[in-house]
Amino acid sequence: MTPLPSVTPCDFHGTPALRLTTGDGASAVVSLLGGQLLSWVPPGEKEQLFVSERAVFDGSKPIRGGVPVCFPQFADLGGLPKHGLLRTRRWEVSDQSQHNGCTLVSLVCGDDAASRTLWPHAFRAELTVAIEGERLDLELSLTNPGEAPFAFTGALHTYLKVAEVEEVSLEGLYGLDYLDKLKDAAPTRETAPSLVVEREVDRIYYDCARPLLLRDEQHTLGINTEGFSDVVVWNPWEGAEARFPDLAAKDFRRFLCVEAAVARQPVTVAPGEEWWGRQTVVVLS
Ligand SMILES: O=P(O)(O)OC[C@H]1O[C@@H](O)[C@H](O)[C@@H](O)[C@@H]1O
Repeated sequence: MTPLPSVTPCDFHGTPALRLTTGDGASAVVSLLGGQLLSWVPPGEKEQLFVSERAVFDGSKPIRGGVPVCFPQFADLGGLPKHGLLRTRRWEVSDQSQHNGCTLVSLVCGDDAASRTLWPHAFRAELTVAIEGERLDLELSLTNPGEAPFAFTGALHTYLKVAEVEEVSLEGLYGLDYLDKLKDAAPTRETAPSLVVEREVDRIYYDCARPLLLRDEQHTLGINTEGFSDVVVWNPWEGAEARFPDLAAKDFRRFLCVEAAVARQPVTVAPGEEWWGRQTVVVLS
């Protein structure tokens, strides 16, 4: 029987979430905690997102996996908590619809007294998750309803699930300048035709305007971004469980983070203005 497209409330490891389905059998789950996509299964495919079995879902720390939304600070590029303020915040549903084979839901999160004590700005963050056939779109809009400009860095911190991280390759980064966060050094140029993960990787690739291809033995994903200037590639490698207690020992093998990011150059949003960015992931084969 053909499933009906829908957006329905559900419970994901005890956290309130929404389950999206399309008529052709795609599904996704997005958590209200963090506005975080936690599952994406295209029609006839396996789960595409990694979520750690040790992930914590009670809001005491960010959920390890899926697509955390990092704003207004990427990683430790400033004095705010790592990756900003939104990962443990409760988001609200602002829109949902199903039409022409696409199911989407939008979630919003704004400033409050707690956020303003850390970061004295009014903001409205809206994440739209849309699934259609083999395609996932994540759109992030950041509006400044306040009276002073704000500057931000951030990311859609996408944990792509892989069968074995050492056997995947990421193509499309050749020739780009990148900052290797593991070295105290100036940016360098990528000279490898594809990135293969054989050790810890934590890199910010600058000005990445082209599609990337993530290939493993079973399938190929196309990854495209708009609005986000940079791409971050992260895998914590062996021993990660000592630094990240919400990862199990072998989990580093099961994911590669390919993040749509604003990291090199903060973006300024003037009062009344909006910034917008998108990450699209498509199963190509
Ligand atoms: O443990 P967190 O806060 O989710 O961050 C995970 C990683 O996120 C990546 O985006 C950063 O480049 C890494 O430096 C960081 O360690």
